[in-house]
Amino acid sequence: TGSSRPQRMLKAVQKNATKGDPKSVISAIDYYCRHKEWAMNVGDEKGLILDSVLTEVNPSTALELGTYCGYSTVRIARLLSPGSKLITIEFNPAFAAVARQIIAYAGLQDKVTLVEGPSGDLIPKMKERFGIKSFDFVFLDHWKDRYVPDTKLLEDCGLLRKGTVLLADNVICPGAPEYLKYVRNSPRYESQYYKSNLEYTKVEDGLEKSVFLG
Ligand SMILES: CCCNc1ncnc2c1ncn2[C@@H]1O[C@H](/C=C/CNC(=O)c2cc(-c3ccc(F)cc3)cc(O)c2O)[C@@H](O)[C@H]1O
Ligand SMILES: [Mg+2]
Repeated sequence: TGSSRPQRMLKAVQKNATKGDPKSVISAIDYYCRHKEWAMNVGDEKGLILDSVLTEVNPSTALELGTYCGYSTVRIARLLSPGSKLITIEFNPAFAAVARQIIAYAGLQDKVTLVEGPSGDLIPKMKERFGIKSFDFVFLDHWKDRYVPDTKLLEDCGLLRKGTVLLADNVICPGAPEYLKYVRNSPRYESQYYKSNLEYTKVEDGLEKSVFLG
């Protein structure tokens, strides 16, 4: 059988990026997905919004739901201060295997813990397994109908604190309507929409930033 899209993306990184240089890994993936083969990375346009929110929050502990090939994992980890940690959850072993290699190629493996399995099972284990008290930042980019249940699970597990920032991808395309209703109508969140475009296209999409008020 032939290669998969994630495997071809990894090849593009190994061919065009410089080992240990996260910026070149990000550019290699963006170039490949814009000019060769589209893939569902947050991308360069929404990536700039992710970067600016991250720089503002400067999280010590960050969580990503839905690693896929590790593009946003690299974008987040490259901006973390020394000693800060990113935990990223991915339940597809083939995607996780590619992501590990892309994260390592960027030289960010010491800042990232990739945990394989479904978020619903792993979120309740964050405290006991990784000594997490609470997360400062959460990036939601997994199955869109899982944004609400996993946000509620994070609340119930006491993993959000006053000021925790949730940033959700794709709230317009493919869309996460229940999630927007949830965070925008809840008195426990202060939400803000960042209008942008679907990765590598002119289609509208955006990120929703929601601050947990405790
Ligand atoms: C048990 C399921 C919920 N828990 C989960 N726990 C751990 N990992 C999970 C996961 N759900 C999904 N994943 C993983 O996240 C990733 C899934 C992401 C889903 N994303 C999208 O569907 C998506 C889709 C588009 C898209 C937009 C327009 C279009 F025409 C086609 C696609 C754009 C995006 O930016 C997207 O993020 C995969 O790697 C999957 O294996
Ligand atoms: Mg996405």
